[in-house]
Amino acid sequence: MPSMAHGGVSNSTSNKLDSKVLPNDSFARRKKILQQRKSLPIASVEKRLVEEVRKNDILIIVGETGSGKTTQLPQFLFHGGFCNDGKVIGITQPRRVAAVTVAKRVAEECGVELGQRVGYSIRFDDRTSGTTRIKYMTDGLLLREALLDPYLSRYSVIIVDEAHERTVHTDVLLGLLKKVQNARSKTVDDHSNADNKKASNGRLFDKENGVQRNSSFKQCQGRKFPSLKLIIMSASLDAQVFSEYFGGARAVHIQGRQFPVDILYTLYPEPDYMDAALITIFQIHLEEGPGDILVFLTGQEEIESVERLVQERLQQFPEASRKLITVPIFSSLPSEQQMRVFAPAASGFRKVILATNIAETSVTIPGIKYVIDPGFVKARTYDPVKGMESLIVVPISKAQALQRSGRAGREGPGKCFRLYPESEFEKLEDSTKPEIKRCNLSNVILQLKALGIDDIIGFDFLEKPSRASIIKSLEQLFLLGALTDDCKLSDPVGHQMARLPLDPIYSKSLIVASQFNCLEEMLITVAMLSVESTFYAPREKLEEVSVYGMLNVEQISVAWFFWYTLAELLVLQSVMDYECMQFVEVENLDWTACGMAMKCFASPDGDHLTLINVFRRSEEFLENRKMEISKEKNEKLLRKWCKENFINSRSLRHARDIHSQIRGHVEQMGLRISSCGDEILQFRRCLAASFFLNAALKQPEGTYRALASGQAVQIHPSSVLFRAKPECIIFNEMVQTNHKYIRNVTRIDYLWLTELAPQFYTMQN
Ligand SMILES: Nc1ncnc2c1ncn2[C@@H]1O[C@H](COP(=O)(O)OP(=O)(O)OP(=O)(O)O)[C@@H](O)[C@H]1O
Repeated sequence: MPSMAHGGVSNSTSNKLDSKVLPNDSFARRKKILQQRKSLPIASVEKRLVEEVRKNDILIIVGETGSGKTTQLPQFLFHGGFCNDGKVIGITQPRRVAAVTVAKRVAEECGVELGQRVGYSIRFDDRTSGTTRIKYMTDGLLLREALLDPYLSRYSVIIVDEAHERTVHTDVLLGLLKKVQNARSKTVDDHSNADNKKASNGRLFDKENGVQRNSSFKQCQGRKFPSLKLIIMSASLDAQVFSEYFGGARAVHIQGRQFPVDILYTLYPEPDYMDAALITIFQIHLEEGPGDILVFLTGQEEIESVERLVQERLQQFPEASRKLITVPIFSSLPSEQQMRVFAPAASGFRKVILATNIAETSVTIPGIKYVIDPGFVKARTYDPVKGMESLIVVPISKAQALQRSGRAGREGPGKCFRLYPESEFEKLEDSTKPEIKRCNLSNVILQLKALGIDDIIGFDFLEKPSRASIIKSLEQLFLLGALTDDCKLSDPVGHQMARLPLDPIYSKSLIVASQFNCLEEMLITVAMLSVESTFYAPREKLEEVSVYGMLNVEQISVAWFFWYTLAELLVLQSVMDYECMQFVEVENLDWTACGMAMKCFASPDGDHLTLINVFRRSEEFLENRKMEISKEKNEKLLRKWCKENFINSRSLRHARDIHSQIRGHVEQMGLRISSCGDEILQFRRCLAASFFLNAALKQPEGTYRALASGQAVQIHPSSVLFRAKPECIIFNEMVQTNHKYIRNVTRIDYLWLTELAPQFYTMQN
């Protein structure tokens, strides 16, 4: 059995995925696909559906998971003539992975090359061409398209799929599409009036029927666009809410599902859902028939932890029972690695996919017969009074449970193991609370402003976010310089910020950095801050300690001593149990190695420079080898380097991807990219100028006060400044456990705040 790589799956996993099995055009496969399509519940109502779309400008479609909505409806509409005159059918998905994989499947079903008639477009990856007529994309991408083409003039139909997820992008998109649809029907009306009056020349509408590059709706009037068909779709939708929002729009239900899914519940609540998931994986592996397993967990850390535990437990089985491989999928995993879950396991192996809710909707993962659903998800929450956003683990909704179970039973009968009693299921909320009601709205508002929609409070949201939340976000944007005194997008800063696909505070930091001559450093910082867990935390060791019953959660987080040597740990005896310390002393030389390894990247100025050090050292490492070996070998060497240095190789790789993508954006925008070299002070001043909204001041008792919100916070033990406790700091993240911790911290001078952010600090503090 291979040894486990730090922070990742064992390298041998890829050998057990059969990369040779790719879609091919063989006659038998095409025939099989055709048969599959014919047997889908939606197939029998093709004509009726096309007719409904023809008759109704807005249609709500509710149909069981796997009934064929996402893959088939666009094809029906294509054949129904909705792409005549070169028009496009757009289908939005809340997630990138769904947009990509469904597009691939539909291209295969149509027997065309991906990117021709069928394509997809997601941030930083566009597989469409002039001939694309069925286009899958993320909802966020369509919003960005509307910036360039406010009438979405290329589209004859837009299908908003998985609308039940109520992501912030879906909700804003619905409001926008309503506006676009009205505006387009108005141009048609205008056109017919004009036709009556000016039948002799009709010139008013003859020209410029193409892409309109103006962000104001009013300025588009006088152009001619055919009406836009809008379809809202999901398996678990409260059709009533959507219908009312669209003025009594018609809703149709597609009956029936292709294969049954047995739902099993536990008898009692499970105290530790990760452990319960682990037990269930092995129960299925040992007792159930062939078929792959899909397990829903809440995040990267949990996934990597379960991955390691599965590998460890497998060692206890006889050779013949070890044919189980784990494959992770979460949003910060690079796309190619995400796609590995779709490759079949090698013959005789069972695949266990460990996924976040990224695999919850729309996707079909071939081979999945069993779903394990612990019933939790990591969700955003936002406190508009304090202006703080955080991620917390919460129970899923019934709609999510339904979607999860729907990932089985797509190619044959399936089973879903819910790791909670049926009585608990009954207590779940029917649907997920809309994200727009629990997130910071700065990004959304910036985009709406860029679309020329200035009255945010008056915007026709499906469900209005709270007034306090809108006002707080407007205030933040104003303080960041994105808005003028009269709340319009500022020029050039606001417009530049809206162009960058980042949170406004990060977009602004790049603009500020170009003025401070340290954009090189800020690009790395933003990329590294965009990924979870750069350092590999030996969590299973922490778990072992807690299993021995000697640590509570508080102590575990203290024990998360990236920066402690063994000697220092012993000093911690006052906060940690003595026996536990002995355990640590004997068992955890590794931890000390980990702490020491990480110390070589540590900057006394804080975490931002520490992250830059990690990134640059990895670059240097690769640079030294570039001349010698292939890219593939370089990647392998980099993984080894990461392992030795306790770096999470997946996270680093993702950060490198993001870095090159954002670099491309700022180059396009013409921002000056230069490095401040050894002028660290310059960079710290730039951090203060960028993140002044997240500054904190030390209090006499050693804790901190966040200046913007007034909250009492503490530096997280994983920070390099955990012990140094400088007087004044900026931070990038707040995590709530027993305490409010701040992470990614750098020391600054308090006086810089009044000098560099007078718009906030002279007013408030
Ligand atoms: N990549 C794929 N490989 C194999 N079969 C697939 C694939 N994609 C779709 N299918 C088949 O097509 C069926 C319909 O999928 P589709 O995504 O259109 O359903 P849906 O009604 O949109 O489901 P959901 O509401 O879960 O998104 C699946 O149940 C499966 O049998």
